[in-house]
Amino acid sequence: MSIGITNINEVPNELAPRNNGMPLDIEFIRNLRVNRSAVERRCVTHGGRRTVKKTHQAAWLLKSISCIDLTTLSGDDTAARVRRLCAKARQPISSDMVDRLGVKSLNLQTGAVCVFHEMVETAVLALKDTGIPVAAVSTGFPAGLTPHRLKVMEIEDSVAAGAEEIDIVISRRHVLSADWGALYKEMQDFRKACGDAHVKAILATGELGTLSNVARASWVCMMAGADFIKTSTGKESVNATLPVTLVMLRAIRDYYDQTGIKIGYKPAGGISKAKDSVAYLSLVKEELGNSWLCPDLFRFGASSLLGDIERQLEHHLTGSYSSGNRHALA
Ligand SMILES: O=C[C@H](O)COP(=O)(O)O
Repeated sequence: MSIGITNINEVPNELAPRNNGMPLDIEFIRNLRVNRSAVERRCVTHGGRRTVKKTHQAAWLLKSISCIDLTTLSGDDTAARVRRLCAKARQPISSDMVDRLGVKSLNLQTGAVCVFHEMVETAVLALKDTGIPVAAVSTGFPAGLTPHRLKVMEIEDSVAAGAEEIDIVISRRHVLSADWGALYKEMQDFRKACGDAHVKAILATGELGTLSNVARASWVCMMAGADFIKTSTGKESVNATLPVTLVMLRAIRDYYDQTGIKIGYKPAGGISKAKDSVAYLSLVKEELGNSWLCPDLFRFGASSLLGDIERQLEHHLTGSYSSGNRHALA
């Protein structure tokens, strides 16, 4: 059976220019406002309206897999666990399932593997010759309360160890005290320390108080050169949500309208159901269009999403669900 997808690994944006940022416009940032009830109304019906079935559902789920930053960020991480995760990133679903879906030619892989600095070298070695980048969380992840000088050094160390993507956490206090200049400078320093590595700015939206602050922090980070904006560390009490996603996607859309530069988006934290991944992808499609639905511009930060996607694909093929532990990760 073929489910008729040919563009999972297509990279239409690979020649697109990188975001070099722009001068900080503090008046513009101060004047940004988000109407929370309008955002919530737009999101509340989104999942229900966008139910996809059968081969279309399988196609969206394969797209989801190709956009996962397969993540382990635990205090008890070991090299063995990271190597298992990397093996999963190289071959996210069984070869039998690949054959039955008729998608061998896609060379399905996850978007990246995301780990703490101490695990970067292990992951880089395990992913050698696959083209799968290693992302390192950095800058005192998750709270971001280590000294700035050490944050910059941490980025430089992870880049030297082979990380091609750096997921930095912003200082939430700069947002909560409306110190936009400090946030802009911090982000500029992080971007500079990354060099050629792409930088994802984690806003920790669950700690920013308001959706207006989410919009303001998104804009300041983009103005300072972020390649991606990311919702959460996965360690806040509230992580990725659809309303926060809508606000961040609209900031990305407006930044693109002003600059012609496409910023990537990464919802992260608590996304563990295949159905939820489709809701996020379809919101991106509606707000930004198909060109954003590729690993260059969209990622899920997720540690357990892949297992549920495998279960749903198995259901698609066999009509029955396997138990969750058959698709355990790490
Ligand atoms: O950036 C990725 C997140 O830490 C993953 O969160 P999760 O474990 O809730 O999927």
